[in-house]
Amino acid sequence: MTPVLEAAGVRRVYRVPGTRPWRRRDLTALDDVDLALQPGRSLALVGESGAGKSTLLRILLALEVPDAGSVRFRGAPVSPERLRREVGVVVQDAGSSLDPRLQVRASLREPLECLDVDADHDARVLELMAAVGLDPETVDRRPGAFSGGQRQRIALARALIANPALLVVDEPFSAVDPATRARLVDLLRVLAERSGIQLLLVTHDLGVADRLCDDVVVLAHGRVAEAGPIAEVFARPRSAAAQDLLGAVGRLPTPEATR
Ligand SMILES: Nc1ncnc2c1ncn2[C@@H]1O[C@H](COP(=O)(O)OP(=O)(O)OP(=O)(O)O)[C@@H](O)[C@H]1O
Repeated sequence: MTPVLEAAGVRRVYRVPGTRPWRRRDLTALDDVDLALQPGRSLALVGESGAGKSTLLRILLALEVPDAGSVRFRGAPVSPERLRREVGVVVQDAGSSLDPRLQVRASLREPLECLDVDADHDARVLELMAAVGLDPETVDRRPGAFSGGQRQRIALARALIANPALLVVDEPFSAVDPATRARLVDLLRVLAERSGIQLLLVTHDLGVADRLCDDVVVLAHGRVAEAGPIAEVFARPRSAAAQDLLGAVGRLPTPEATR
């Protein structure tokens, strides 16, 4: 089966300042990275800070061009235009990046208008407010009138509103407290299951990855250290990188522990 999203041999090198301004050096952020998001499966991209997760994500989303290798979406070269309709994105701390001047209704309508989605836009906005557990009566408030967790819900609703096939979530909910995070993770899982949407999740949080994804790619120093079904990798990590990550969290939090 053709993967939904596939990276092959991706390499990215940045030119960075050295110890002296004139001593610039090359920093290999990604080297020969392969990744495949298979149809019907959700994928977590994990790795310690600096492993290359955000760089890979930017390349997967066609926001940055690799120095070598390729990215394909449903078998064809990736481009922002191709992704716009089919991919929803929740960036890190998305709740804070909502336009503070826009009422939630306008914020949620925006993707529908930009993509010219053929639907009753106001009805869809209210449907998504309810789906993410927000009171539809609050739709004419501005982001400042919501809590951090509620703003994350608005950001999630915005990413889902045009009914994407794939939801890309970068460090979701890192800015909210553990109890709110656990509720948002549950919400994301329910929404993904209900709508059949696939997730590509970038996270440090292995507990979140474990609860939301089927497969995992462990990045370390810009390379794939290990990849496979998440249950297998977490039960029997073969690479030092996966062992270190799992060791760092001790044991994965159980759903009860995070509630
Ligand atoms: N625009 C850039 N210019 C120079 N170096 C960069 C740039 N973007 C990333 N890097 C470097 O590439 C490496 C990988 O960074 P990246 O942000 O992809 O890691 P990450 O796994 O997402 O880390 P984190 O979890 O802390 O966000 C790091 O060494 C980083 O300093």
